[in-house]
Amino acid sequence: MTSSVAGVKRPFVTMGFGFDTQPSPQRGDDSSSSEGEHRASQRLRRPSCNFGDSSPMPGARTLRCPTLTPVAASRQFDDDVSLILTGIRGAGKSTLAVIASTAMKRRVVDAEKVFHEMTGLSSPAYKKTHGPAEYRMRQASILKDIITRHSKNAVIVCSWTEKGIQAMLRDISKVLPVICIMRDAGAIQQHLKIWDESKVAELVNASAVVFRACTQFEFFNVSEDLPEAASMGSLSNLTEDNPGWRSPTPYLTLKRAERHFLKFLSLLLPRGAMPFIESAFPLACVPAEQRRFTYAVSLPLSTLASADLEIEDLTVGADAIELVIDDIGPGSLLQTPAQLSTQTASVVSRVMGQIRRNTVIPIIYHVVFPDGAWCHDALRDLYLSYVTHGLRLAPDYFTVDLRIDSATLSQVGMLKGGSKMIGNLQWATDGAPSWADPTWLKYYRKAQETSCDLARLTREASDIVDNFDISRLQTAVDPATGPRIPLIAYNTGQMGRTSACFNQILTSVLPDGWADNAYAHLVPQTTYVQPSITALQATQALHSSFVFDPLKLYVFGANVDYSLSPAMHNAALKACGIPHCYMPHSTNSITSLQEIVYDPHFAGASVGLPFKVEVISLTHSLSQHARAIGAVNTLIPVRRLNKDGSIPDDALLFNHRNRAGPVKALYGENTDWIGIRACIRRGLSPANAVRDSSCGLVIGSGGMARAAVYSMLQLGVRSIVIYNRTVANAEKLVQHFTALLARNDLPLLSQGASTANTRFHIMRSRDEPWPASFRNPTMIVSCIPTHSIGDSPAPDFTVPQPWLDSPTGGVVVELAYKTLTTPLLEQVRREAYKGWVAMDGLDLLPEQGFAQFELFTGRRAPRRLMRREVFRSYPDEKGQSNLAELQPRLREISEQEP
Ligand SMILES: O=C1C[C@@](O)(C(=O)O)C[C@@H](O)[C@@H]1O
Repeated sequence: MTSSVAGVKRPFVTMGFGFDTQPSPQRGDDSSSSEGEHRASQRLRRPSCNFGDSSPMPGARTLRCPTLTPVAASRQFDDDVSLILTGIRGAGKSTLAVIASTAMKRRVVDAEKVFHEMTGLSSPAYKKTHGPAEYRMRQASILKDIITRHSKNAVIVCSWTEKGIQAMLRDISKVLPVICIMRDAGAIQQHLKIWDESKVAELVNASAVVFRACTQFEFFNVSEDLPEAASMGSLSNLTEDNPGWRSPTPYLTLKRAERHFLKFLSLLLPRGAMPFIESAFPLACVPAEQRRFTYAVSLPLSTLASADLEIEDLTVGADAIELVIDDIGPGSLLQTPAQLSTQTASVVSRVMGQIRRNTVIPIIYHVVFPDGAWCHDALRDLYLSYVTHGLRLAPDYFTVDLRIDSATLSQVGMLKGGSKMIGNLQWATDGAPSWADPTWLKYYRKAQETSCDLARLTREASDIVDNFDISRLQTAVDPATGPRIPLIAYNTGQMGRTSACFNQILTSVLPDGWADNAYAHLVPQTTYVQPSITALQATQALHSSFVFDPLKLYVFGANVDYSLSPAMHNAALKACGIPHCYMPHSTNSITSLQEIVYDPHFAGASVGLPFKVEVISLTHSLSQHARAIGAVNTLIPVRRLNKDGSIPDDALLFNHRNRAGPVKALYGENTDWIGIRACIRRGLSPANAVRDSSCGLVIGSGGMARAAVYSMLQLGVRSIVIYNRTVANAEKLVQHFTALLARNDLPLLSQGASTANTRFHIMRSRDEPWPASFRNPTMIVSCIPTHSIGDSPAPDFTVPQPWLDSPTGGVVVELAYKTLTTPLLEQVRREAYKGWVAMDGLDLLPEQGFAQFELFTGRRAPRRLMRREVFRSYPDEKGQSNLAELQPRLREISEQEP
């Protein structure tokens, strides 16, 4: 089978540890297993290295390799490799296939449709007519043919459950990603219209067993709980007479599923294989282990599985979420056999799906293996089955216990694919050796040698001095041989809090507030070592111990007294425990800024109108994006230059945040385009997902219009129409981008745009008919003033009605927020019933501010909190808070940029 799959390179046989349906194979009992599989299974049965034997660790008996079921499965793929989606009916395979095919520009091949085309019958009808044997043969030959012909650039959907097909999928998973799509029983029940709940649960369970046995990945398709406003606002409720204040959310309900699934796929496929999902956020581009003082908020499975928690609110100040699988304990031995049950595996998959759907920060999958449990082979095997189940879910990071023998660790390492492996040793019992003891260095080396990407060593502090001893391990690790992997090391427990605060990489922290007793009921009393600090406390500790300094931030502009940026950024700073202060600074000339930007306490500034282009003269270096756009809205002080005098790259820039000192240079960035792109994406329904034929309209030709054109190019839009009252300025804007495209000089996050495939058109007047060779626009960004400036009155701008003729509607973004009732926004709201979505300056301000916050502080922006603050501080005409009216909007924002 494998060899019949054309054109797929780099097949590599790795090991999987079956836990579900497959009995442990005896040698030679599977006639179909390949030579590679056989050798691999032999390797797994070899006695382990005896590292554990000599170690004084708890449970230090030889942790020999368990009896593992080898399933050959590839985890390294080419960019264009086809995906196979399988799973029970109603799980959402077809919808997800369309989402993936649109985003990746691939074809969807539905096996059942092909069957129908080739035989003239549906598969059940064929079975009835020709009998089961003939039916099975036909299915198998059709699937084989599909895989042979579509091994590249396709999304293949196959729901067939015949044994032969399952065996075939298992084989195919050696070279192609085969993904099992799971869903909650309620959604399946609705789809299949079976009213007996226990029957559905049984069916879901049984199908999980079957599909897990033949796939190497698993995606839990979380059902959406629409907010009240959205669920009530069905499309039929929205009419011309009743357009609603906001646009119809039902158009957008698939948005989160879209981001969730594309994010999942991006973790399976090589970097860059998923066009337009690449993050533009500065911190997302630098892994947490390369930054200083990063935190992983620790959330136990037992809590998440039972409580309905707002994930986004729990992660304020965190760089990652650590899903702690706290299931294994002495009670696990009561189950016979001690193995991960299908139901528990499904709970893990569901919780992982819910986390990923609600956050964009990386996920660490951590299975706790309690110390005492090492005495039991069955529990150790259970531990491994939890780990390998986690790998099916493609976590960003996962931990493996370093007490496992090296051979098994290396085997797990072969399964890791794109997930980063953290070699973990948590010494939770009394009598842990001191940090100076060579044991720790040995375990660090073991992590290095077994292809771990990081090592995490923690021990319970028994004395306050333990906190200071860690430097000994750090010093010992530095000259260690082999590739230097990042080391996470600190003491746990109340007495270890100092070292937890000063650990630099991915310290496990409690969610904010959970350190108080009021939340004790949410924290399980299990064997898992609960973190003893929150991210807020850790950041405050860094400031109160003078590692960091309180600094000053600004928004500069001609008149920024009304700006909501100070309220938004100050709220975020406070929530993260950063004592900086963000202030408005209105001025008529940028020369007056010199003194401020060279103040040793300057931490950065947002730049408003009219200085976005002029301010470039103050900078020494620009980001690629700011250079391409030719405008800057963010200034960052640089305090340390490279030896050659150049500006350090992003990772180093972040590591030098939050400290006062002489400013040596200024770096300019543009985050307006990130905000505009986010608003377009948030408002664009999957029906309007960007295709080669999609068209965007930009109104205006200034710095913001350039950012708008740039964000459209980053989204893959190939046809862009410009409308500006002064045609000569529109021409200049088009010349600017045409020249960049010709020089191949656009820092596009995804490949593709060129002069050959990108077209611009300038509308010379509103009366001009829409150009015949351009589709009607589905995204419109208006970058002209909405209020009077000096003596010029606000242009009462609306678009000619035919420009809104797109049959699937679209999104209109208006950049300003001084008033939210502009003629254009009102016009678009009246068109809501046709699928038009209006985004205003209150949507844009936080979206461009998130990236700024990251640049200013080196910390992830608390996004929901910043959005809430913008709505909270927006005054209505009488200067009063408008929160009550704006609150529903906040609830509806569930989509986040990657
Ligand atoms: O254009 C704007 C608005 C802004 O200047 C403000 O007034 O808050 C802040 C800037 O970052 C942004 O680019």
